[in-house]
Amino acid sequence: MRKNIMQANRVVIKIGTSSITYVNGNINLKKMDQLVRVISDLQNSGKEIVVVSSGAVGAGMGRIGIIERPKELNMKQALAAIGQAILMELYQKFFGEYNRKIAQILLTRDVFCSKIKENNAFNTMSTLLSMGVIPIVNENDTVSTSEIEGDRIGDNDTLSAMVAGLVEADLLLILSDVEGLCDTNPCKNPNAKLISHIDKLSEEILSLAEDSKNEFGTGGMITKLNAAKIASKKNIPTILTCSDDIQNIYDALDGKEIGTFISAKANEV
Ligand SMILES: Nc1ncnc2c1ncn2[C@@H]1O[C@H](COP(=O)(O)OP(=O)(O)O)[C@@H](O)[C@H]1O
Ligand SMILES: N[C@@H](CCC(=O)OP(=O)(O)O)C(=O)O
Repeated sequence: MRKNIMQANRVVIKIGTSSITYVNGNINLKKMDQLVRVISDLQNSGKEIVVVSSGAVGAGMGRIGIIERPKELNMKQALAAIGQAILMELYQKFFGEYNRKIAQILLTRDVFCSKIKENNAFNTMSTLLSMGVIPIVNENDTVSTSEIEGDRIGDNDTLSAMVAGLVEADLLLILSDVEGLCDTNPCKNPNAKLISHIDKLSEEILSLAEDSKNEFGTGGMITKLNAAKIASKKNIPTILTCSDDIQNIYDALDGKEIGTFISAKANEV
């Protein structure tokens, strides 16, 4: 199953808040630098990469010196506006070291409900990719409405799956702070076992994921499985893996048994 992964040419890589910020909200520069180096190297190898990066709220918190994630929506939106500029500044700097060109794309869910907007987004992304530019996508948190429910800004897992569908990606790679889907939350249970392969996103599998959020990320594991479901509807496989060891990204793209592989048919069987 995984051997086809080596042929994946267009890859959407989603980077969660937990991957690029420390628990105090400050940007993890070492991690970001490593990720950018790997992405630049993958581009050198001929792959087309689209990055979906979270971290705007976390970076905004770090800049303002707020330790606890605020509950108020307007505050989170304001922090995202502050943090998004910081994220892009850092991506420019790190990608610039490898002579890469990047672009910022901010999307909302309604883009995917309008043929005209979707077409515009597709044309922009396609043109950027054809010019060798790496699009860096985040949600436009300032104007997001549909995915803002209760006190939370929408999750980028879902957005990354929609982007994968939009750009007709061959693979969705979701990086997080855990190895992949485990039989129980590994952050709470040290004996949790990794599930390395999912053929079907059954109720049983979905029930393993907790939707609890940590201080900076949102959504938890359930939104990653839902993202895989959306991707599989477009015939795109998903791999969940941990960003702590940067080698995981190479291994995942080499079709090695790393993380959780979710088949492109996981929604059908
Ligand atoms: N069954 C499970 N297997 C793995 N992780 C799980 C599971 N259930 C819940 N989680 C949680 O999902 C979290 C990852 O989601 P999240 O915090 O949103 O990450 P990110 O910021 O990378 O998107 C893990 O830190 C873990 O606490
Ligand atoms: N747009 C928000 C995304 C929040 C989000 O989805 O975070 P995560 O669960 O870490 O991917 C931000 O950049 O902070």
